[in-house]
Amino acid sequence: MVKVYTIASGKGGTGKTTVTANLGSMLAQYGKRTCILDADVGMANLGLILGLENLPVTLHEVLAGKARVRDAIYDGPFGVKVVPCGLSLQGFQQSNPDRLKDIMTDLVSEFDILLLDAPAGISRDGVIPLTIADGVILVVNPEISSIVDSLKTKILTETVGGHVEGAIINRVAGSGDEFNNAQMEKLLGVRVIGIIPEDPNIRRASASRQPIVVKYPASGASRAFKRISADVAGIEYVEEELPGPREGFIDRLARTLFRAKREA
Ligand SMILES: Nc1ncnc2c1ncn2[C@@H]1O[C@H](COP(=O)(O)OP(=O)(O)OP(=O)(O)O)[C@@H](O)[C@H]1O
Repeated sequence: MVKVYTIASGKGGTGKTTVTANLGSMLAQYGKRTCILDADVGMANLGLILGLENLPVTLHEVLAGKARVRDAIYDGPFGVKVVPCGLSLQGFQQSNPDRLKDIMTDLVSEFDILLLDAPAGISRDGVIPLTIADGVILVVNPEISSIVDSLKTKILTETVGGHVEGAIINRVAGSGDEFNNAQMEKLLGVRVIGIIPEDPNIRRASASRQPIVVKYPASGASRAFKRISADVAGIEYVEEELPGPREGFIDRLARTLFRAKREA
């Protein structure tokens, strides 16, 4: 049975696109037939961070009724399928967000999991993705304005008949180990699915048009994404052994000198 998740937030820039790209890639890596769709039709950038640009057919054409969704599906990392959105203002103006539900119906037989990257805010194109998902996943930053906006999005989701599955807390300072999950769950009134640390490798990976889980798999945020993806996929997560620090020139020289002294 397919599961449709909408990745949402109250205010913009909390990390929805980053979460969609990385969670989608890891779910595919864990063997789930996964498709990620850029439902942020006005400010699309899922395609941008995955190196999928200048495409002949995107969600814009599909929402305008000019193409079928099958023709807008492209290959992403680890076998995840991607339906990106175009960048033009004209494409946005011609899009009809009401068609999104029919598009999802066309995809349900082919996938185990569909992830929708929702726009920020409560405009019409923002509300539809909240209503058509089995579960909304809120991406929240650990700061008061983001928490308050997420609460508003939770209330809005429930008001329009949707269901909030849980929250991912993104951009937590340090390793995230010190973070108080229970307190955040109390504030938001939903389960905290996972915590992603602030990680400069996320920007570096985006600049090279790859998700961090592909470009820097041992980085702190990648390990968090793997844990969260296993949770969403319903499989047990086993922490991988990290390679030790590489031996530097000084270490090698010291070892050679000690050996030479011992043998002398
Ligand atoms: N854990 C993190 N550590 C460091 N930088 C991050 C992290 N998560 C996201 N970012 C950076 O924050 C910026 C916003 O992220 P992203 O585009 O995923 O947010 P968004 O919620 O999709 O934004 P919008 O609402 O504008 O669509 C990007 O530059 C991204 O690289």
